[in-house]
Parts: sequence; C-alpha cells; structure tokens
Amino acid sequence: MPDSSPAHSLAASSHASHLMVLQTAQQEPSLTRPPHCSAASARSPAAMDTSPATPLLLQPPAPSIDPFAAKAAVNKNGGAATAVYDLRREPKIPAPFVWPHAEVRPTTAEELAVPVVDVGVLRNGDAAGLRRAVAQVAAACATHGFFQVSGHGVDDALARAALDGASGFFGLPLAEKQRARRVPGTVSGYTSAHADRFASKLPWKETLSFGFHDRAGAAPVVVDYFTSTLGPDYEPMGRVYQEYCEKMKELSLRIMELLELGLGVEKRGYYRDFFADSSSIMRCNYYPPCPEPERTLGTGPHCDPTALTILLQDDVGGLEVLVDGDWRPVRPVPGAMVINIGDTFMALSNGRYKSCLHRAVVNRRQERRSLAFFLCPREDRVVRPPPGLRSPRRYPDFTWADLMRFTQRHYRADTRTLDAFTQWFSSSTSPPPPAPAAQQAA
Ligand SMILES: C=C1C[C@]23C[C@@]1(O)CC[C@H]2[C@]1(C)CCC[C@@](C)(C(=O)O)[C@H]1[C@@H]3C(=O)O
Ligand SMILES: O=C(O)CCC(=O)C(=O)O
Ligand SMILES: [Fe+2]
Repeated sequence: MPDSSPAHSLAASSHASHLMVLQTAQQEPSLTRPPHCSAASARSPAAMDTSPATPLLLQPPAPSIDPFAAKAAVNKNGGAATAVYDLRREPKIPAPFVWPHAEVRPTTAEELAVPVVDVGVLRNGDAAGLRRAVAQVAAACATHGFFQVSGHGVDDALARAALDGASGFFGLPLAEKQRARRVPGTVSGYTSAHADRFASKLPWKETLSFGFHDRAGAAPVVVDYFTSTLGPDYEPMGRVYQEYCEKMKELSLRIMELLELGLGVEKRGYYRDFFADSSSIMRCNYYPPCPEPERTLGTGPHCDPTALTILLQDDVGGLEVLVDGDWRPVRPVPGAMVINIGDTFMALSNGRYKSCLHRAVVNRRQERRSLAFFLCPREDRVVRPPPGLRSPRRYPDFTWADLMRFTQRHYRADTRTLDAFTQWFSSSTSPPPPAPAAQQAA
C-alpha cells in the first residue's frame, strides 16, 4: 500500500485527460531514527517530560509558484514530475485511482450504532448525565473507538462557515489552489489526490491541511498560514479556521476529561495537561462526485496516527468503520461531530482505548465535505500512559514527532501501524522494514 518512492507521475499522465504536470517531485525525508530523540530520551523517568526532537514542519515556507513556470522548471531540470488531477473534470477514473477489490470491499448496509454523547454534562452539574456520558464513551472507545458528540458549544454559523469555506476553496481554479500546494516533507498545504506522494491507490479527494497551536504569545497561526500562503484576500477565510481550530482544541480538552474519567485515571487532569500545549493538524477534505465509486476510495482504510480526531461532516455520508470484518457506515447526525481515538491516544491509554480502521467512500452524485481536526501532542512530548495504566507497558515511550515521521515516510494506511512502529522503534536504529507485500503500491 504505501508507496515510499516519489510519484511516477509521468507514467500516470498517459491515463489522465485532465492532468497537469507541475513540479519536480522531491524525495520525502528519509527515516533514520534521530539518535537524540526517541528510545533513549523516552526512557527518562518523569511523567510527561519532554525531550528534544526534530521539529515537525507544519508551516512550510510560503510557496508562491506559478504552475506554468514550474512546468518549465521540470523541463529545464529534467527531473521527475508531479501529477495533479482535476477530479471534477475526469470523465472516468484514471488507473492510479483504482484500488484492489479487497480494499474497496462493499459497505454493509447496517449502520454502526455510534452513541451520541452530550458533552454539555461536563459543565452543567448533571451528575447522572455525566455518569451516563462517561459510560457511553468508555464502552465505545474500548470496542471501536468511535462516538459522536452533541452539546459541544460550536455554533452552527461557525460550523457552516467552516464547511462552506472548504467548498469555496476547493471550487477555485486548480492553478489558484496550487499556490498553497503541499511542500514535500510537510503536512501543510493543498493536495489533489496525494498524487505528489503516491503513485497508485490514489484517494478520490482534495485536501487542504494546516497546523494549529495556541501557545502563549503565539500569533494567530491559522490566519498567518492563509495570508502568507495565499495572500491578504484569504484573511477572512483564515479567521474562520482560526476560530474553528480554537473551538476544536477546547472541545478536545473537554473530551479528554471524559476519556480520563472512563479510564479511571487517578491523576486528574493528566490528559488535559498533556495536551495543553498541543500542536494539531486541521484538514479540510473535499470528495468530488466520482464516475466509478465502486472502484476507488475517498480516503483509504487507515487508523489515524494522531491522538484524537474531531470530524465535522456534511449530510452526505461516506465515513465507514471496520467492525468485526464489516465496513459499517457512520451516519451523519445533524449538529453532531464524530470523534475517534487515534494511535497516539491508544498508546496513551496503554491499549485500553482502540484506534480503529476507517475509510471514506465516494458516490456518483454528490460532492462531500468533511473537516478533520487531528489533536496531536506537542512534537517533543513523551507519549506515556498515566500512572495506574502503565503496567504491563504495551508500547514504548515515544514522541509524536517519531511516530509522525514513521507514518509519513512509510505507512500510508495500515491496520497495525502502532505495532509496526513499536517493533521498529524498540529494536533498531535502522530505517523501518518494507511494507507488507499486500500493501505495496501496484
Ligand atoms: C498525520 C496525518 C497523516 C494523514 C493526515 C494526518 O493528519 C492524520 C491521518 C493521516 C491519513 C488521513 C490516513 C489515511 C491516509 C492519508 C495519506 C490520507 O489519505 O490523507 C493520511 C494523511 C497523510 O497525509 O499522510
Ligand atoms: O472524511 C471522512 O469521513 C474521514 C476522513 C479521515 O478519516 C481522515 O481524514 O483521517
Ligand atoms: Fe481518519
């Protein structure tokens, strides 16, 4: 599945009628475990201590690239090129978008019964309501890791503005969107089908991602991202996402309280404190209507490597979770947001709460938008369960920077990323093993 080589997009160009060749493909950063982070530093005894780690590149140097100039640069440099698809104009799906039959295995009609939990009970003094919410969250997290939240305090107008902002951005001409294109080695920026990273099993989606943190004294990082990348006209859009991310962080800290109560963590506030200086990733997903939805996927099967994901989806539907071998849809509930546990929280709970395989399917008729807020620890925080949940330890101490680098370099979508990471991380300083044969790019 993961294709760790640069995309072979010139070959791909023969398949696609609306494909642009834009930029010289660059190698992703190589993954050799940096000697100063990870195992050695992570073995230090204090809880939630920090250690130096290679910083994550959430904010790339602002690219301001004219695609046609870039095309000329490809020719001049003679390097490999990166393909960009305009999915809205593809009359049928190009070959790199076709997924193996086993992975596009059809949806089971039966929806996943995901509890809708009112997080308002954390503050309104309703003790019975709180007990019920904690029990619902604990049961869901111990089985598949998915639940929905209502009473989250994000008002409708902001949620709508954030979804509509995504439609506005993805509706722009490709060349305009490309001004924000992802810089290789970073997670921020625009990508069309991830064709700059992968050569096969491309997802039928466009994404725009950017980093968020609100550490003391920090400028509004999201507004800065939009204005520095796309220009001052994008400041209003930046303000919408700045506010949205601030609300998402607040909400994620409240959810941490529920998770902590469910796990019976004695040291109250452990997770809230752990994520107080978090460094998250916000991603807008746009899934255009697809001429052959049964042969491709919008987002392939994966576990989120991050800690907690808050997903706001429009009313179209497409999110599915693999439970007992069946792909079960998670129906959008108006006004609610979908929460799921990621690998990093699975490690923080010492495996008690599950990070579960999920995917997004596309359909023939309707575009779909979703906004994913991925809560991540500060890059150099040591991921370690709270006292009382530590024995026997299932995962080593590691930093989010370590896991992030591992997943970016090697695992695109994998059921057992955390185990593979643990094995590699605990045993050697060499690069990670090759992906299992079944997951190699075709
Ligand atoms: C750190 C991350 C990597 C991905 C985005 C995210 O912020 C969290 C989830 C990851 C992802 C969505 C899992 C499915 C495959 C992926 C390549 C995608 O389809 O977008 C993943 C993201 C990535 O950019 O690597
Ligand atoms: O769009 C969706 O429903 C899911 C997206 C997702 O799982 C992700 O971006 O990690
Ligand atoms: Fe996900």
